[in-house]
Amino acid sequence: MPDNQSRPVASAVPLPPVFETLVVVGPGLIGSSVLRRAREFGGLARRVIAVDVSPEVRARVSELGIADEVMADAAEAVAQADCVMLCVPVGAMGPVAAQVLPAMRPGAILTEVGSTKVSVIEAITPYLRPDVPYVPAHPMAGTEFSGPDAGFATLFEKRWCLLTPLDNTPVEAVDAIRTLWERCGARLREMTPAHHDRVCAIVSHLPHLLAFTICGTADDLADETRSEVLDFAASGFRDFTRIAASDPIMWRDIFLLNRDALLEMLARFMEDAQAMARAIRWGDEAYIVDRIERGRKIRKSLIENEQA
Ligand SMILES: NC(=O)c1ccc[n+]([C@@H]2O[C@H](COP(=O)([O-])OP(=O)(O)OC[C@H]3O[C@@H](n4cnc5c(N)ncnc54)[C@H](O)[C@@H]3O)[C@@H](O)[C@H]2O)c1
Ligand SMILES: O=C(O)C(=O)C[C@]1(C(=O)O)C=C[C@@H](O)C=C1
Repeated sequence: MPDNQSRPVASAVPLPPVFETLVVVGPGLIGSSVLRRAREFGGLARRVIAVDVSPEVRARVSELGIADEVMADAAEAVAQADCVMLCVPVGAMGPVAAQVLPAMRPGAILTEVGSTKVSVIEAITPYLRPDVPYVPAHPMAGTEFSGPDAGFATLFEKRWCLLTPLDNTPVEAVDAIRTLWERCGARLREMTPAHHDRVCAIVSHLPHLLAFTICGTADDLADETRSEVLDFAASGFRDFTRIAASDPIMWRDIFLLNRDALLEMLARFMEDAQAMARAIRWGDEAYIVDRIERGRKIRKSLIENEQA
């Protein structure tokens, strides 16, 4: 169980909700966590509607009782909303925006939680309307699990949520989305979409790439060694396997849609890995110790910032 998956404590004084009706399109890990937060803590929206293409997901969300209404037709649902949050895989953001934007009320806010920003903004932009403010956001919180059962109301507590508003995004719309995430317990930071993509390439996308790759390398080993990997993996390898268990569609989309930043960080990483290989080959103790100490320092800072 993640550290921040504790029993929720509802706020003592009920806050007036930020929105009247919030529609969450894609109530998986992230979307269902927002719905649960709205239900268990209040202050987000008076009414929450979940929309999903999958009949199984819709049935499960209904069983869980985390939305006031569960619908299949996104256009019908969003016509009732003053905020629509897209929580679908990044590759689906453009097609879903094309479906929902024409049906949205004038003045309602469109937001999304995609893990990449430049490509998602590019995919949504052709469908934008001048009377519907769009606030791109990215909660830097998650787990290796997906689907509506994986969500929990405290997922975003003390985690960063990055906002990447466009030059013409009205400040009131940014403030409303900021308040929504603050009420989910998140810390907020604004940055440009391109900066976001470079930061996330190094802190999130490259680590996943390395985890998938190391598991693949272990799996390619001779049968005998592979079984030993499974037997003795209660070691450094185990920590890679957690994130390597993440959803293939989500990560395929992220890798392809943050291609440039990810390839840049991977090239830098490979240079640094080569330098480490060289230091090991030539017995350069100082280099090896310096690199390990830098790793320890980063871990210590994460613990101090309550992000470990
Ligand atoms: N998982 C994480 O750690 C994490 C963290 C931050 C942001 N994100 C981003 O949040 C988004 C959702 O990720 P998740 O982990 O919650 O995924 P998830 O797989 O748990 O949920 C996605 C949901 O979207 C639905 N869906 C897919 N296409 C759809 C469509 N066209 N119309 C309606 N519903 C559709 C799926 O049926 C599923 O229920 C992604 O963009 C991801 O990059 C994920
Ligand atoms: O903690 C995890 O398992 C995650 O994969 C969460 C994580 C991350 O890499 O930190 C994954 C993707 C997101 O866009 C944000 C958060």
